[in-house]
Parts: sequence; structure tokens; C-alpha cells
Amino acid sequence: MVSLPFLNDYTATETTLLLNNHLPPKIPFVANYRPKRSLLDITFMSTNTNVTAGGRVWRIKATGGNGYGGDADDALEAVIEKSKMLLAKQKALLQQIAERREIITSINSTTITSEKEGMVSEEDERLFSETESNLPDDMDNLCSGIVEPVRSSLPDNVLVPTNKYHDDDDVTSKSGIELPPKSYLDSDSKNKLQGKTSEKATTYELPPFVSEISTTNESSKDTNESTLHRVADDADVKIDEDVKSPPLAGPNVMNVILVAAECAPWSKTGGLGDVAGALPKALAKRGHRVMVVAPRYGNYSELQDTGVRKRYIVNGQDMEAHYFQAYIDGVDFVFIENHIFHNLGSNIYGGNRIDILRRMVLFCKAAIEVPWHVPCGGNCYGDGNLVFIANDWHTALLPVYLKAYYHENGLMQYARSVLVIHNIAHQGRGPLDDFSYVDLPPHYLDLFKMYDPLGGEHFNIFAAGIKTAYRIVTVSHGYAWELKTTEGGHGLHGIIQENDWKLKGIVNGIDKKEWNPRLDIHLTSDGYTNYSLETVNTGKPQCKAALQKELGLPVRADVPLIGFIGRLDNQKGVDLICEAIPWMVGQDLQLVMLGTGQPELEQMLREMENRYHEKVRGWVGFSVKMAHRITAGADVLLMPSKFEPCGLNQLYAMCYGTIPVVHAVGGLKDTVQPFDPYSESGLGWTFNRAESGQLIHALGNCLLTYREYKSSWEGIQRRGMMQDLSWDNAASQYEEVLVAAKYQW
Ligand SMILES: Nc1ncnc2c1ncn2[C@@H]1O[C@H](COP(=O)(O)OP(=O)(O)O[C@H]2O[C@H](CO)[C@@H](O)[C@H](O)[C@H]2O)[C@@H](O)[C@H]1O
Repeated sequence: MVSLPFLNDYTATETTLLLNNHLPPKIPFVANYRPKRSLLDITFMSTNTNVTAGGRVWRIKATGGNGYGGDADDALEAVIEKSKMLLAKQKALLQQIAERREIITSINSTTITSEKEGMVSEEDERLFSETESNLPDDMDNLCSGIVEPVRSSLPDNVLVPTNKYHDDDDVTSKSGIELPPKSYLDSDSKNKLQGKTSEKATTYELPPFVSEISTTNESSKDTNESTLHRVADDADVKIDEDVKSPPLAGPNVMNVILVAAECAPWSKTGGLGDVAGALPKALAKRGHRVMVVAPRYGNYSELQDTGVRKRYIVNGQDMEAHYFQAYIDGVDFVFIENHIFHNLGSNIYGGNRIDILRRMVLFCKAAIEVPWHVPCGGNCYGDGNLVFIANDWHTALLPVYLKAYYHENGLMQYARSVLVIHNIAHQGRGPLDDFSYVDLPPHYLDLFKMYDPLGGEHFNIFAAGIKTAYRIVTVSHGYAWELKTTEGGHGLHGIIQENDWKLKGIVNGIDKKEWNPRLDIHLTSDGYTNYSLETVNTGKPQCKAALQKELGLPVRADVPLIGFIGRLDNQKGVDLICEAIPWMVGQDLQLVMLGTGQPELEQMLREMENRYHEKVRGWVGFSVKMAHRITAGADVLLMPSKFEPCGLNQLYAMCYGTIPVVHAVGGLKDTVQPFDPYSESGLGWTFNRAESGQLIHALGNCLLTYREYKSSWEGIQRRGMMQDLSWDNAASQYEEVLVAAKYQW
């Protein structure tokens, strides 16, 4: 029997990989194995053998007589099969790593240089690349099967803060826990960290939720490095072969982590999910290394278990965050699992106020440390050259935690936060007592304390996030202005005015892979068809007929079909549509409304359908397929929103040649230029006050044009479809904000 020291957590298949990769070809097969935490015994069927691996000679002895007999063949077969599967997996992972290596290479070459000039020393640079090459010794990681003797487990000058909440041994060893790059532990921070280990400090000076930072498993680090060298070689060859143009972001490339409570296509209740699924891809296209972090509400099939588990304290309760991951369209998607997220996919903001608050506290705490602990493609992001993008009140705690627990303790010194306001109407309000749930030092209460005539003195998470984030974005220019008004700011206008210097409006884009009539997967069956600008005159009528049929409405090409899609919330102006329905049903038209939300509004939809069944359909529910089909099949899309920060449905509609009729507010005003019959310009109809009379007036003009002025109608359709509404433009504007945040101290 031979003992290969310094191995952690190996399994039979990993051992096989080890043999395939690193031992001479004539190695006898592994027939038995006995994994141990720090020592692996391997028994071979052959006579004694000397094997050279990792520059060392290993003595392998035959043991024989272990009862292999006829079972040995089966065992052998199984091992060979497993090896094949792992090799295939390894190949795929190598490819992924090579891809990401390219991104990292480009980030290094562009950012390290500029950072060196002002902020980052050579030592930092070395450590940065060391941090990069930390890989987990997890089974799923391709590096796990390589044997190298261990080096000393920690660099001397790194202080390891302890934490009262330790992962259990197994988890710790599997997770490949990483230290923050030591370059960021300046002497001041070290003192703070030392302070943190004291009993007293654990109350608040010691970040109570910063997860355990334990020693990195150096053996895995070594093996990781050697693997990365191989991968890097491959990547370098590739780079040499076809010299790539520099990233669009030029010298500004950075690591970006977008954190959101929902992310399409996995989870979505509205526009936030769409943005979280699409903006990161556009940023990645510009050359940034981009990650999305979201809660794991269900068993999403694409995900791999990273094996990383960390523990956080939420209002005194010890909770585990278990990290899953996928790499899609150039973006790392990391999902955080805990039982409190389970099965909430269709009810993301469900439960009582405290339930939601606890979920978001855990989520923010666990998300902020992803760049330390979760290796994506083998490399953790690290916290240098890093900007978090938090979204809405649900993740507005992230900028606060970044400041309170990390920056103020000398950690994550170069990480920045940007907060995006998608909807100020939801703020994470509660009584002041809610402060106890967010686990912050007492003096932080002032950040959250708000007073307004309606709510009186209360606790407000959005307010704290807005004050603390380095930059704020909102999703249109119009809304950026409205937020500062008493009416539009929903009580936060004063704070937004004070922070106006860091606020920027950027109109959302749309995901042209998801929302494109030429490629739309929901238009490939049931009589629907894909179409483009060239085929809109035939394709769109076909979709309209299919929609009428699917809804059980009379199939007529000449009747205007009007659609509404949206959350059934006061924001969306559903009540205005209902008020206008008596007028509408007096016209020759058809109306379909798709939505879910407030029960009384859902009931209203059902009633409208019952009462005007020959013309009206009220589809209560959340159906992405129906949303796509209505967008394609309808002639007109109604959006009478009382306020609308950006609005995505009008953008989707215009791409599909569907004409928007909208209340000119927020992003709707920014994106729908009113039709001018004299100059034959504009993209739809708008009205200035959220009143049913105004809606009727605008819709009346729209229908007149539909019936009487076909060429004007087609002109509006064409102009809408020809716009570039992709995320590319928005992504370059986000980049400006990220850069501004990065250099802000
Ligand atoms: N019943 C249903 N079935 C299927 N799909 C449905 C649906 N109801 C809504 N959707 C979908 O959800 C999304 C809604 O996006 P919006 O931007 O219009 O609104 P929302 O108010 O949720 O978003 C907030 O954030 C976004 C993003 O920033 C801002 O555009 C917006 O103004 C702001 O209010 C669209 O993709 C729509 O198709």
C-alpha cells in the first residue's frame, strides 16, 4: 500500500484523474481506495512499483488478495466509465477556465497598470494574481485530482480573523475558503482585525456576520496553480493565434457583481428580473468580468453546486448560505441557497414584513462575500477593482454592510457599491424596532431613521442604501427628475435631493435574445410565427390571428386588438383601463389584459371578461409565454401607469411593431415620442394626466390612425422596430457610473 500524503478529500474518481494526468502511462489500475481527510491510501493490483509524480518518487506496493476476483472487472469497468465522464467534464471546465482566463488577462492588463500608478503596490499585484489562482479543492473542480506536496498553509503576514461561527470541518475543507487578498489588510486594518478577535469586539467591532475566514488549503492552491498554468498555456496559445481587439471598456475593465432579489429567466415578478438577467450580459460584452448573485428559490437545472457553504448570523440565528453557480453568455450566475428561499419563486416578496426582511438580510450578507469565497471558473473575483450593483430596497442593505463591516474594518477597501432604483414606491419600511433585524452597530440607526407625515418616524432601508451607496442609478432620466419631487419621491425626495450629485438616469435596454420577434421561441407554435421588419406585414397579422384563436376571440384581421401586460398594482393604472372599458366596448375593438397582483384588481379583470366576453379577456396569472404572444399579436399596448420608472413593456412592444399608448410619465415619457401626423414622426400616443378621459382621447386618436391612415400606422411600426433598444448603450452608461464609483473615496 502506498500513502500519498498531503491530499485532502479525494475520492476514487479523483484518484483516477490523478493517475491519468500525472503518473506514467503504465500505472496499474486503481482497484481499491480509502479516502481520508488528509491522507490517501491507494492499493494497486500490481507488484511493487516506483512512480514518479510531482517531482517525487512514490513507492507503490502490491497487496493482493483483497477479494477482487470476478468483482474486480466490474469495479474496473465502473472506474473506467467514471474516469471517462470526469475527463469529459474536465475538458469542458478547462475550456471555461480558458475563456475566463482571457477575461481576467484582459482585466489585469488594463487595470493593474492604472492601479499601480496610484493605489496598488507590486506586492498587491502579486497577491492579486495569487488570489486569482485560488481554486477550491472541491470534487467538481477540475483541479482536484492533482497531487503536489503542501506548502506552508498561510503567508506569514496574513492575519486570520477568527469568528465564533465556524463551518464544520467537512465543509471548511471542501469549500476552499479564501482569504481576502492580504494586500488589503494594511496595518491599520490588521489592528482592527486583531481587535475583532477579542471577546468584546465580537459584539460590534468584529463584524458579527463576516463569515469565517480560515486558512486557504495550500495544497489545493498549488495544484490550482499548476492546472491554471496548463489552462493559461491553452488560453495563451489561443490569444496568440487570433489577436483580439481590446475590450470595449478599454482601461476601465473591472469586476462587477450585480445583486438582485430576482433574475430572469430563473425568477421574475417584473422588470427587475429582466434587468438582472440582461444588463450583466451587456456589461460582460464590454469586457468586464461580471457576476449576478440571486437567491436560489428552486432547483434550477443549469446550476452546479460549488461546495462552498458559509454561515451568517441573522438576528441572532445562525444560518447557512450554500452557493450554486452557472456560467452563461459570459456571465457568472451565483445562487444562494437557504431553506428560507425555498419554493418562493412565484412569491418572492411573500410572507410578512419580518420574513422578507430576514431573507434580504441573509441574502445581502451572503452576497457581499461571494467575491471572497465562490470560485467562478476556478477563480474568486477578489475584492480589488470590484463594484457591486445593488437593486431596489431588497438589496439596499448591501452598500450599508459594505461600509459598516468591511470598509470600517479595513476590508474590501477597493470595493464600491452602486444602488439602482427601479421603483421607489417599495422601500423596506417598518417600525424603528426593525433595526434589530439588520445587525448593525447602534449608531447606524440614524441612517435608517425617517420621518414623514404619513408614516411618522419609521425605519427605512432604501433611505440607508441611498445615503451609503457610492453612486445611485435610476432607470430613466424622467424618473431621476421625478424622484426629487414630493409626489415622485414617495417620502424620499429630500434624501434624493441631497444625494443628487451621485444620481444618474439610465434608460433600460432590452434583451434582444429574449425579446425579438425574429427569434422569439414563444412564436414558433400554435399558429404564431416569427417575423422581422421585412415580414411584419404578414407575420404580425398571423400572430394576431393565432392570439385571437388562443383567447377564444373572433378571429378578425380588421379589428384592433389592444393589450395590457403588467403587475396588477395601483402603479400600473389598471383602474383607468377599467374606467375606460365602457367606452372601449362601444368601439369595434378587442382587449386582452394579462396580470397578477392585488386581489381586488385581479377580480376586476375577471369581471370585465365576464361582462364583455365577446370583446374582453382578463388573464389572471403570470405567463411569460402569454406576455410574448400578446406583445406580438396585439396592435396596441396600453400603459396608463400612474408612475413608471422606466417600463419595459413599451420597449418590447415597439420592437414587435405594436404601438404603445402611454401616460407620459417617467420612462414612458422618455421612450415614447408622441406621433406627429404633420411630420410623420413619433412612436406612439401619450397623454399627460393619469385620467381615464385622457386615456380615451389618446386611444381614440390611435384607433383613428389604425383605421384611416394605414401608411402612417406602418410608419410608426417601422420606426419603433428600427430603434436600437439593446442594452449596449445602457451598458456603456453604466460603465461610466461604475468608473465614477471606483475612483470615489
Ligand atoms: N402577468 C404577467 N405575466 C408575464 N409577464 C409579466 C406579467 N406581468 C408583468 N410581466 C413582465 O414583467 C416585466 C414588467 O416590467 P416593467 O418594467 O414594465 O415593470 P415593473 O413595474 O415590474 O418594473 C420596475 O422595474 C423595471 C426595471 O427597471 C422598470 O422598467 C419599471 O418601470 C419598474 O416599475 C415585463 O417583462 C413584463 O412582460
